[in-house]
Amino acid sequence: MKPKAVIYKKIPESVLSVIKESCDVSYYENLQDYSDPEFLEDLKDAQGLMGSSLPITKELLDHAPMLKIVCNISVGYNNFDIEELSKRGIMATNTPDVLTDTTADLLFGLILSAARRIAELDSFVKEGRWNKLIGEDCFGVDVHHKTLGIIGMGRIGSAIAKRAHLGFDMDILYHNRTNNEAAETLYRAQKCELDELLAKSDFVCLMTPLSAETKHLIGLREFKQMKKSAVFINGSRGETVNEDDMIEALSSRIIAGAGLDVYTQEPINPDNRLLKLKNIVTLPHIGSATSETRTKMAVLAAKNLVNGLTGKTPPSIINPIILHTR
Ligand SMILES: NC(=O)C1=CN([C@@H]2O[C@H](COP(=O)(O)OP(=O)(O)OC[C@H]3O[C@@H](n4cnc5c(N)ncnc54)[C@H](OP(=O)(O)O)[C@@H]3O)[C@@H](O)[C@H]2O)C=CC1
Ligand SMILES: O=CC(=O)O
Repeated sequence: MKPKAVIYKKIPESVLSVIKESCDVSYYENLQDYSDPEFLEDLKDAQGLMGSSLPITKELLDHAPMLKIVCNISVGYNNFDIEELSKRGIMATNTPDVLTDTTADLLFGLILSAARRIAELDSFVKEGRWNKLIGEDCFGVDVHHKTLGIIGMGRIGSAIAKRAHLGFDMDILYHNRTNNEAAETLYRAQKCELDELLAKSDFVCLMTPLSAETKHLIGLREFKQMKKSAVFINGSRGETVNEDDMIEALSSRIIAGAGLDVYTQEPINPDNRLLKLKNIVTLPHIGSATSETRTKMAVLAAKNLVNGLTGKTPPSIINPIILHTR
């Protein structure tokens, strides 16, 4: 008998077919309500679970006593209770690397858009407000030859540094807990304490995972340390920033602007005060959202799932200790 897998996110047909060769699949293309009784019933004999965003909590795991593996179709896995998964001997996997360049492209797009006011001035033209030669009211600030501070110089942070150094002649500062020697050699990135990075950077880009340590890493104290002209970019998770403090920093011009792909609540409430601010560029969490990359992520997640359910090692396991204890 094939193992049963529950998939709760839309994936390409071709990837679904590959999974079906090894597993019996219950497929929810667009699961909105995780307390859906049919979904919870399905979990009872599921051995594999694959999708994204769903908080994998102790309560959810109690509905899935047969589970062997949970596969996130994303690199960030702050939605997983890893300790609980490991305690129960359940493998957890994510999708690193395949989305790195795509996400870095988007983050660089946010930097450019915030600095050169691309989104705002697109509306200016489309709304018929361009009725004389442009003046200072349409000026932005340069990106090239400025200083970019990257908090979280990992895979994506390094790919942003590559674009900044090779394409835009920027100076790179970074803050990590450990050294990133490759970034230091390849992009002349200099490691520094968070306070120094904040004080010296023209653009501050946050790219750490969300963890107990990084929750509200950036708040009013940190915004006050940034230059008045600084542009803050968040591509990590909304909760790495204190959103109320960010609204205050932007509305009282403690910093000049921001480019955001992630928010404390997603989708963001349309009444959120952030959306009333003129000096921000907002995107709906689309870092990895290209057809090519989303397909690669689904392929990798499927490989994790099938390997995990057929006794092979999943290529991107987060809690490898499980492999030795099962
Ligand atoms: N907006 C979007 O659509 C996307 C968002 N993401 C987000 O980006 C995150 C990063 O992805 P990726 O680059 O692949 O991950 P990596 O693990 O490669 O990089 C994370 C970096 O953060 C650093 N870091 C971790 N904790 C801290 C801390 N407490 N203080 C300072 N630095 C820290 C790590 O270095 P060290 O361990 O030395 O501290 C590491 O360099 C994901 O977890 C996800 O949340 C990812 C993809 C798309
Ligand atoms: O936010 C996306 C991810 O892959 O993590």
